[in-house]
Amino acid sequence: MAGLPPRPREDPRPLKGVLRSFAYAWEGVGYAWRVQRNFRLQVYLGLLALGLALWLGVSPLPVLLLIALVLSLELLNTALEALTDLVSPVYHPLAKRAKDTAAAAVLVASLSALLVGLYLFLPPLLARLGLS
Ligand SMILES: Nc1ncnc2c1ncn2[C@@H]1O[C@H](COP(=O)(O)OP(=O)(O)OP(=O)(O)O)[C@@H](O)[C@H]1O
Repeated sequence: MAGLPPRPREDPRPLKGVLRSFAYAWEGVGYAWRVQRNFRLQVYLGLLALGLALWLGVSPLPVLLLIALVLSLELLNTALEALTDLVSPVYHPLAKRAKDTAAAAVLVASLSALLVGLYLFLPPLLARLGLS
């Protein structure tokens, strides 16, 4: 199709193809950062949670996994929003279902991350503040 950028998988030089794939994926991260306020907020909250884990001596591993889960779902939600806008620029009930359900995936992951965060951080935080 005319106008398509070079396809990484069709590059005869494997390393060049892989690097091009990474570059496209990074463009996707940049796009989400620019257009999605929620994505930026989730990155800031993730960094805050990591800092808190280090300060409280909690293992950063579950925190990193939860950050990856929430950010990955937000990226998929952003992709689905763009695709929905392409397919259905005007109101359609199925477009609404698609967008609302993709957003629900982020909500479920974010609430789970919040609950796990409370479970991990609350006891050492209260101890650190001398409240337990
Ligand atoms: N083409 C459409 N047809 C029907 N409903 C739509 C359409 N586009 C958006 N909506 C409705 O508006 C809501 C917000 O859509 P929008 O594209 O503005 O997402 P957003 O506010 O950027 O979402 P998020 O908070 O996940 O970034 C959707 O969840 C959906 O309910």
